[in-house]
Amino acid sequence: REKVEITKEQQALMKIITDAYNRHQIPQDVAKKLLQDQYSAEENFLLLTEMATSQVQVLVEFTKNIPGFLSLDREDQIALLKGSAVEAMFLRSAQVFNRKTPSGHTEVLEERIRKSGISEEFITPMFNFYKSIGELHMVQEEQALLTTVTILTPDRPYVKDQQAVERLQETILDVLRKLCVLQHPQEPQYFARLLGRLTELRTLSHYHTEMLASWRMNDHKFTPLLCEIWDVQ
Ligand SMILES: CCOC(=O)c1ccc(NC(=O)c2c3c(nn2-c2ccccc2)CCN(S(=O)(=O)c2cccs2)C3)cc1
Repeated sequence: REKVEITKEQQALMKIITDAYNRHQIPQDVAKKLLQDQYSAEENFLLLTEMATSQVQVLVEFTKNIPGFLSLDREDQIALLKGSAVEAMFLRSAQVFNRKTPSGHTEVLEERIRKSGISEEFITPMFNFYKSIGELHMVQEEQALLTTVTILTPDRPYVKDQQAVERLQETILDVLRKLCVLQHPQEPQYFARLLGRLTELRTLSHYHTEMLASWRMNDHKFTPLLCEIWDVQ
């Protein structure tokens, strides 16, 4: 079996990205609100809007810490952020959902999200995705690197210098591949399974676009930042 070794530079790269990823979590008060008292569908929706908005702000801060990201063409930086915002949020959501919250909280969280006015056809694939991510039992470095790989997807709409993005993504993929081999030695296919989730993530983001359209019909309001990043209203 080939000897897999993470180099010093790759170790440093992984630490920068993981620290940046862990620096931001859902503000505790917001997460607690999501777990407390009875809320109406309207209030649940507003909570999710608040959380999703803070997640976008966190995403922008996080990408600044991806080595090489700020050296990309500025318009390409925006294109990558807009193209990956929904996927990054659902990856982050899956991690929040699967975090070992005190027992019973996951069910309450699931209940709140189900009662936030999101149509059933979207709820099912969303929770299937959360559960499929949970089954992977990713370590935090894998979560941070997988989110980075998602952000550095070269074929997002309007990206001009795809090669430059590809070079950055390949650097991250190489570290992630080695980490998977080292963290899951009994599962040689683990890395492939991880990348397979990115395909599931793309499908989910297509559902999301449809979902936004259905909300607009029911006159649901989003924050200016969400409208900007999701190209709505
Ligand atoms: C500061 C760092 O922020 C985080 O870490 C963070 C993590 C997860 C989330 N997630 C969510 O906001 C969220 C959403 C959904 N579920 N869900 C969720 C929350 C917790 C656990 C599991 C899932 C469905 C609908 N969308 S939506 O964007 O389409 C939307 C619908 C209506 C208005 S906005 C949002 C936010 C921040």
